[in-house]
Amino acid sequence: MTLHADRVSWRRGGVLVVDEVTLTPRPGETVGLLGPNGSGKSSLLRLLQGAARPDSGSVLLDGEPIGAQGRRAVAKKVAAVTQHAETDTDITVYDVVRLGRTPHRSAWGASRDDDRAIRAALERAGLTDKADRMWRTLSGGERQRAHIARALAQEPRELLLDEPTNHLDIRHQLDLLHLVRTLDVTSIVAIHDLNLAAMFCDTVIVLHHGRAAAAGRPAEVLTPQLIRAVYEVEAEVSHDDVTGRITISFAMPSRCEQPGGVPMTAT
Ligand SMILES: Nc1ncnc2c1ncn2[C@@H]1O[C@H](COP(=O)(O)OP(=O)(O)OP(=O)(O)O)[C@@H](O)[C@H]1O
Repeated sequence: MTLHADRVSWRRGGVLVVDEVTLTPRPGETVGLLGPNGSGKSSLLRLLQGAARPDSGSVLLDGEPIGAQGRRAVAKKVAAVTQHAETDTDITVYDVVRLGRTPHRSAWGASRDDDRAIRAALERAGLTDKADRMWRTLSGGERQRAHIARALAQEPRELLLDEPTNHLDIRHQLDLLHLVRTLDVTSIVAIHDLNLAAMFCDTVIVLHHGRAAAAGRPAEVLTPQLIRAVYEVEAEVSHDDVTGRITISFAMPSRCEQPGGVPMTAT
């Protein structure tokens, strides 16, 4: 049994932003949550982590509505890395990652297990050498990795990530998604890069105006027709028969082309 959304809908500011979405990840799989800006990805992740309640439908964790379970009980199983998770306080990277241990803390405070989990999480996120650095001195990408480390220190069974690669250079994007894919957890990852989604996700679900426009294996879902319908972009999709993977290349939008091929210059 895993985290499961059953026909969830949610209105925000009077607008239906998640519309009857069902999501049933298989345990251990990496699910890519795709869709244009404003299509409802972050909203769906909020529902899945129990941070908001759907107006209709249900989010179930181990068969029970997530909203009926205590925050601590949920946090032992589900870790989330949301966008714009910032802190201004003067704490070290180690202490940021240690926050992930909060749901596991007993009344007697920190245990040896906590230190082991924190060190392991720092190692997996490539931040061991920065454990004693002040959080505020980290670069944007390093902060993002520290948030991932915090989520890993939580030792969750389900991992929800909202655009985890958006500040990372290409090597760290590849490393992070490889790490997520190889973890023994069920991951739901909101991501904009369709090629990275195709490389690392077992399945994808594409949201469009809050509705699930398509779901399934990347090679089945990410067709030129779907990309045109959802993103309004022309794309070519090539299939590698050996790896079974797809690569998507995008056409230059006609609005960016100048007659005679003269490049546009800023004025
Ligand atoms: N607090 C809010 N009140 C009202 N509407 C909101 C609120 N937060 C988000 N929305 C709206 O909900 C819709 C879905 O937003 P959401 O952030 O879930 O999209 P998204 O797919 O994650 O977008 P992006 O790719 O730009 O991060 C958008 O139209 C957004 O303007």
